[in-house]
Amino acid sequence: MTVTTLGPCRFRSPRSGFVSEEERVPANIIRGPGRDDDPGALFELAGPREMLFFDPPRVRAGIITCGGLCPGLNNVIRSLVRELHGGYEVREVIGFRMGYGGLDPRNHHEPVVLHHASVDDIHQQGGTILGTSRGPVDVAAAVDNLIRRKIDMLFCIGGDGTQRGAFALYEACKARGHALAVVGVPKTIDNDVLYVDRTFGYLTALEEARHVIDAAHNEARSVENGVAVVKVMGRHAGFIAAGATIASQDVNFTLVPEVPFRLDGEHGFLAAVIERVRERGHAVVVVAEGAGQDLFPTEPKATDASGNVKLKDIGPFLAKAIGEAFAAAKLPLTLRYFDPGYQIRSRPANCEDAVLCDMFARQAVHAAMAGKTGMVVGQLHGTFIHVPTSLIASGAKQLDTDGLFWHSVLAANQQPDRFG
Ligand SMILES: Nc1ncnc2c1ncn2[C@@H]1O[C@H](COP(=O)(O)OP(=O)(O)OP(=O)(O)O)[C@@H](O)[C@H]1O
Ligand SMILES: O=P(O)(O)OC[C@H]1O[C@](O)(CO)[C@@H](O)[C@@H]1O
Ligand SMILES: [Mg+2]
Repeated sequence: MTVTTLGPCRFRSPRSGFVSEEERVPANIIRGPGRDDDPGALFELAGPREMLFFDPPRVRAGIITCGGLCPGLNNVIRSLVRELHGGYEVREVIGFRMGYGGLDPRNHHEPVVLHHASVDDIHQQGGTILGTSRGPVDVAAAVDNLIRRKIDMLFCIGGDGTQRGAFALYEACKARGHALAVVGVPKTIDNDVLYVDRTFGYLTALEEARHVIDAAHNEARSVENGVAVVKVMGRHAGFIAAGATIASQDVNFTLVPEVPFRLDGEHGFLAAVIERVRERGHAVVVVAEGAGQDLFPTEPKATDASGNVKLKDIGPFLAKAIGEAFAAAKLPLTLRYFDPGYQIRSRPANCEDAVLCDMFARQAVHAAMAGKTGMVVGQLHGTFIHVPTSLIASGAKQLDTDGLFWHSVLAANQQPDRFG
């Protein structure tokens, strides 16, 4: 599985510790009885190349952040700038402002020149110093701008939408005969990117979610019949809800998009909450924002500026349903509702995410210098790889409900496999 390269590599790299173009990382590594020996896709190994497509001192690089916030965005920006300037001594690094909208000069978001010193302490801040946005961009205008500014490589830090946008830019540049290396750094606290073991920001999100769950637990168990509902992010995947449940060990119910559930009936979710409160006096519920969407009436779905379906708000819906169920059962209830989504994703990266951000960013620079394009830096089995953007954008990762991780959730919260 080779990614596209802009052309022959004629320039010697100033870096060291080179990896070979022939080294590959298999998608499947488990062998044994009942296992297929097929290694699956073989990905290029990420890392510095001895020969480069670009002549470093002539390079102009661009960086952009798009989509929602995620802990570690500034760490990635910083390490990109430091690797480009410090590792390769490139000519110029430009930060495009306010997401893809900033590529179109008509939007008047003047780009900033990023120096070694100007990114000095940005990794200590949450958010993104470049700004971000959702919504379409005029690709032709964006490419005109990139060509006019003589940008050789563009680092696109963002989720699935950003990588699809990056691919559109790459294809448009190719059609215009402009050799642009478009390299993606996958971002999302949801951890739902294919061919990426763990996206940066995810562990910080777990840490923050766990603090909120601690508070929720304290609130619930300090009153009579206390029920705390905590809604966390996770549009299509329940990795944050599941991971925070395992980390906390104080959650009693974990609802995720991958496992549909029924509210009513003898084996429904509401009966289980009532039973738990009758027995133990309190309950903590963690719900991913994408869970239970089938419980809402189907109507024309609204979308955000980028075309993402706007989810129905499952948190207050559940809280209301719990309130009604307790009233019908004539049980007193003290309900506490927590929605810490933006509080979580705007935090600075924790230590493990900071390490991951640095690693992703530096591999992205090595790839771009070697002229790799239309690709995203991925990570499988702890090893950094090059993944064609088309593959990353072809789907999303979800919890394996037969896997160890989800089984640990069920072991920690003791909830049944299914409600209803
Ligand atoms: N198919 C596409 N072609 C071109 N641009 C796209 C495409 N899909 C999304 N984009 C653009 O990519 C940018 C980011 O997309 P989006 O808002 O969906 O966030 P994301 O990168 O998926 O991150 P998040 O995980 O926060 O949702 C937006 O400006 C959007 O218009
Ligand atoms: O930034 P917005 O538009 O509120 O979108 C929130 C979404 O962004 C994410 O944080 C992904 O970046 C999702 O978890 C969440 O559904
Ligand atoms: Mg997305």
